[in-house]
Amino acid sequence: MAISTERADVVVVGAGISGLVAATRLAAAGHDVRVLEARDRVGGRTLNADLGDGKIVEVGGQFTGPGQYAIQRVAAELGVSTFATHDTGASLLELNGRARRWLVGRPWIGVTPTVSYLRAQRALDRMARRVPAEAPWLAPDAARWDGQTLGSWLRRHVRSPRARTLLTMAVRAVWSIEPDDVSLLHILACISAGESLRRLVSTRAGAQQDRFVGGSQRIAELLAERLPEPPRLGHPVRRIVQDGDRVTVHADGLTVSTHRVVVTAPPMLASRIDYQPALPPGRAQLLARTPQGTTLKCLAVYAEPFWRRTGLSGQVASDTGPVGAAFDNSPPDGDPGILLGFVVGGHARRLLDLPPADRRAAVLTCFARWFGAEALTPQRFLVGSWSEEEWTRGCYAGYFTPGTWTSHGPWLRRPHGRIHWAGAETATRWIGFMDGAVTAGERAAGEVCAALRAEGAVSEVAR
Ligand SMILES: Cc1cc2nc3c(=O)[nH]c(=O)nc-3n(C[C@H](O)[C@H](O)[C@H](O)COP(=O)(O)OP(=O)(O)OC[C@H]3O[C@@H](n4cnc5c(N)ncnc54)[C@H](O)[C@@H]3O)c2cc1C
Repeated sequence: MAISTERADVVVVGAGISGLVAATRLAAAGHDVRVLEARDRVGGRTLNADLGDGKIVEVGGQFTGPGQYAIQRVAAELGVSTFATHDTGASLLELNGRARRWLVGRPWIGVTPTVSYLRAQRALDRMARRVPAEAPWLAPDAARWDGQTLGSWLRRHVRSPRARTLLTMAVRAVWSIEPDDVSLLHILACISAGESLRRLVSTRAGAQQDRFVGGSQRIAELLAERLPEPPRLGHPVRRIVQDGDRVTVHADGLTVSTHRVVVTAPPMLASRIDYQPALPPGRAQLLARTPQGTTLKCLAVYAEPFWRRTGLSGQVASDTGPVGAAFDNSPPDGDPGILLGFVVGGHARRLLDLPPADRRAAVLTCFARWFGAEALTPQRFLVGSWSEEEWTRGCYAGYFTPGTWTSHGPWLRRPHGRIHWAGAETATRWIGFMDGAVTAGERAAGEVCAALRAEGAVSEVAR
């Protein structure tokens, strides 16, 4: 492939929400910015699937809710409004293959288990209030909490097996991981950054309350349209070489010489770039110890939302699986009817071993168990299998294994020479969410502007 060479003030690696927010802020400050994106589209972990007739459905990140001021501010600036997630009717709670109607937010699983669940939720929220989300390693009990998994804490402190099951289901739904995968301190940092566990798991008054009209990828597309230089698509960055006062970014088919770089790829992918000089051991180990969750986001499209006829909301929480959480994901006018099933954590790892036809059958069997045989014959069936996406490799986000925050946390946002770090995983509010992607992009853009000002670097535009 022929390699062309360009010059720019700043290179942003990745055209997800974080990279595009960083780039628009840098461009607004007068800097000449190049965004290099591996995929042939913008949006990263946000993706709209076109259903025809002007209708779309979201295959990646989609929900927003109270307290997510940054993504809602950016969306409003771009003219993207929100609408309420369908939340009318009874929801289902399925335990051990038995589904019953329940009031979401009131975990009625018997008196003792309910009390036990609520006590554990309150205890986690109380502990989270002592964790500064911008520096979890400074929490008074950081070493103790980072030295155990959430799973070991649940076994020690939640006596009721049913309550533990419900908490495990919540962890799978919110982080797409199993409680034994993750540091307790990481979960507390995420709760602290997301206000409370109740807020994280809830639809009404919670993180799943609203969706973006036209889909969340629209936000990325509109940000990209605002850039003076459109993102360069299909240019994966392979190597970043710092040499004196310049940095050379080597992508497939394109090399850019620049002053500063912002890397927004999730940790697993940021670790695959070859950095010269090499990353300091602390930063390299941080990246190596940050795996990503496992989710298959499955969407079944029907002529109408038939489950509403029998008074069901379409929302389900299940320990039986493989779908662990379901939603009515129809457009605002309910046409077509769309069921969304999240296959997450261990269930997702097992489903990934099956061929596509078996995955589809397993998911539709869940829908039929809950909503009747009509669910077996959708007009369309779509799957976002994010662990199989070369340029994502798992979702919703990177998470920290035990010991990582306390050993390597301070490296998370510390620049490596002229390289700055953004992406939803580096956020201090709503870690791993679209909201976090925005604030991380803005923070990195601020760092770069300050550095360029301090150096008195002359814009390439001005030359
Ligand atoms: C199925 C799913 C459901 C989710 N649900 C929600 C939700 O309901 N609400 C919510 O707020 N969040 C949700 N999220 C998370 C949310 O989508 C992400 O936090 C957010 O979109 C991350 O944005 P980002 O810019 O930080 O990273 P990304 O979107 O991952 O962008 C990084 C970009 O870098 C590119 N890239 C990677 N490596 C290279 C390289 N070497 N060279 C060039 N480019 C590279 C990638 O292609 C990508 O475009 C969900 C995510 C998924 C996948």
